[in-house]
Amino acid sequence: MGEAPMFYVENLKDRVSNGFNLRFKGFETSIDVGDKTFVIGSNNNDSISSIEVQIYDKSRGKWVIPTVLGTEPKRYEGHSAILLNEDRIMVITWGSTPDDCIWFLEVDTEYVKQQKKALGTEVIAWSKGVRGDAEKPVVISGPSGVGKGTLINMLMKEFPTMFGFSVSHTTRAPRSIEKNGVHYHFTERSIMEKDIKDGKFLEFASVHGNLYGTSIEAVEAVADSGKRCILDIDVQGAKSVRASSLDAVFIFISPPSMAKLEERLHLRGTETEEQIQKRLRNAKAEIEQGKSLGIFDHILCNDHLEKCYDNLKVTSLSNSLSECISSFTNLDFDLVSFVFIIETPRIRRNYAN
Ligand SMILES: Nc1nc2c(ncn2[C@@H]2O[C@H](COP(=O)(O)OP(=O)(O)O)[C@@H](O)[C@H]2O)c(=O)[nH]1
Ligand SMILES: Nc1ncnc2c1ncn2[C@@H]1O[C@H](COP(=O)(O)OP(=O)(O)O)[C@@H](O)[C@H]1O
Repeated sequence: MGEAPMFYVENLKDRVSNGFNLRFKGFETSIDVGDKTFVIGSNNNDSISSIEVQIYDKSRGKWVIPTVLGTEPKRYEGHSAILLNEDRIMVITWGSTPDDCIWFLEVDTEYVKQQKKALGTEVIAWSKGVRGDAEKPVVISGPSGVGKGTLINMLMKEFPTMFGFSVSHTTRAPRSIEKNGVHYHFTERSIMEKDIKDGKFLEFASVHGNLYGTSIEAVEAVADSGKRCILDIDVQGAKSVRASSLDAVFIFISPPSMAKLEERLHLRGTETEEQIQKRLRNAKAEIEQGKSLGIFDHILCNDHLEKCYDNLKVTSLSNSLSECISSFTNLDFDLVSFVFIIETPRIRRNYAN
């Protein structure tokens, strides 16, 4: 099994003549990205310590302490680090469990660039790597009443250890059978708007007069459990996710006819007549967009439920781990030990747009 090379910071210390004292007392590595050097180290004297990052800006000859986003590795005894794709550093921590030893430090990704702009500081973002066969998230969209929830429930029931549902936030009122934290996180509009402003949401949209959104935490909770994330989001949300760096499978569920859709909404009986009519009006635009925008990898007609479910299984289970692994093939060290590691899926809305 190969191990990632260790980079020592001693040379950097020698190079620095402005008298800045590196705060690290334990392990240190340094990695150059453009005109910046990222020094990753432990920040106290304990044998098991937490991680800290300082940046040396070579063009300005200055040290910077960045704003840290995401969950950082907590307790570890040392680490190795290697640059991937010129925009993120893979950190392998020592003395951690196999499930907790791979971390990604984003230093120059689109997300980090946006956050730098928004916050006006240097920014780094941590995310945890996932071991195992977690694969691409599955985004499922379609008009209200088409059967998305029914199909997702079937998938989760048949494959409980494989799929995990991304629990969205919404400002709409709960239906009688819906549980807070299970079907949705039901929330106040003002709170959700503030959380969106604070960058806690990967995507959000106004649907049928209410606000809906996927929080970063919801997706990372599924990824951290080693499961494949299923997102039930509208076409606008799917468009945002498609424009992000998240590599997902996009599936649109269409009804056999508008009459059947209306019948299903009436039979479900969870909305008033007025709400049903609003959903049907919106459905027309959604179906048109779903079929024409080129967002979706698969469009499945939910006429006969079992048949549609079989098609859903084929489309959502077919993408293989090898596609995910291919992104690591540009590494110049022994890949064998990393073939079952993929990055925590993060999806982020491009706030600049
Ligand atoms: N963009 C976005 N849409 C969501 C999210 N959660 C749910 N939706 C969509 O909001 C719409 C309304 O959902 P809901 O109120 O549960 O009604 P239903 O579709 O009739 O079951 C559906 O199209 C969902 O796919 C989310 O987090 N983001
Ligand atoms: N293929 C189907 N044939 C008939 N009824 C269906 C089919 N798929 C789903 N339904 C029913 O249609 C209603 C709406 O389904 P639901 O899963 O709540 O839709 P969505 O989540 O897309 O709003 C439910 O009462 C469900 O039992």
